[in-house]
Amino acid sequence: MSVSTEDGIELTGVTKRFVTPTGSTMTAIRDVNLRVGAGRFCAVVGPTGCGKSTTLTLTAGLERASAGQVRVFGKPVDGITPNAGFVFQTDALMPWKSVLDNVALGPKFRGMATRDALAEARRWLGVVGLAGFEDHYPHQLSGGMRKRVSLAAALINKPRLLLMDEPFSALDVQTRAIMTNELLRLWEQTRPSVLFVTHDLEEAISMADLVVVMTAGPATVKAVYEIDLPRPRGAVQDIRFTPRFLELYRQIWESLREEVERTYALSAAATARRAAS
Ligand SMILES: Nc1ncnc2c1ncn2[C@@H]1O[C@H](COP(=O)(O)OP(=O)(O)OP(=O)(O)O)[C@@H](O)[C@H]1O
Repeated sequence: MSVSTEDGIELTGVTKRFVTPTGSTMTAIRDVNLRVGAGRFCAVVGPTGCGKSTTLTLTAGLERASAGQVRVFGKPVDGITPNAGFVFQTDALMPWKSVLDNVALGPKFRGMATRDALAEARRWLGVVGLAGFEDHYPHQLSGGMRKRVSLAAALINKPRLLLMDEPFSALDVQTRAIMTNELLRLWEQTRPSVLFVTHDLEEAISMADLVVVMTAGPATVKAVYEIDLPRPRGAVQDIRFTPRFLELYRQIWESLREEVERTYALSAAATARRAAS
């Protein structure tokens, strides 16, 4: 696939500090520089607690950077990023609304007539394989089905930017594989720019154009890997056995492992300090 040079997501020297409950300041991410061209799929991996979600929230405009600049499609992020779809680990469906009404919410909010919004929602439920479940409520669906509804609810708005924070982590292995293939198929049709946070390096490599490895917290970008596996990827389960995939996996895991080990060492040292005091 050709490398897009059009602006998508651009973080320049971004630092985010939070005030902790004890009143001290902690730095979640520091001096993050990252560029994801329009229409590209970028996966972010890094040790637990390093600052991946923070990077996503800053791009979404849910938090403001303490220093540096976040730009999306050439414009500085100032408030909630327009034209963005979000899919998080826990789905944000409204339990009192039917599946159809949940999916129709975005278009209605944007001013589409109710009849048209419902027709469009029905079409999207078909796209994600949930035709026939329109009148169900979220609690009547499996975890995988709810994820499909969340995807439909995000994609119906045809976002130019899709921000996903471990969207499939709560699913069983088989459902996860199906959802991964589904997401790739839909992404290949509409090609939004994607930031996809995951703990699963296999998932990252099999889906993305770029894999960003972040350092132990406070996170900064350690390395960016171009994933030159062919597109369309097809079934991600199969691509994992190709020699190029294994080569990329080995290379990126080497880089990620150092950071994971550093995080464990830092955490063990902090525990020992607490025990000694
Ligand atoms: N609103 C907040 N207030 C204070 N500290 C915060 C806030 N949000 C995040 N943090 C801290 O910032 C650091 C990075 O958190 P973040 O959730 O971005 O990491 P992560 O890499 O996504 O974690 P994980 O892999 O465990 O999901 C953590 O130490 C966290 O406690």
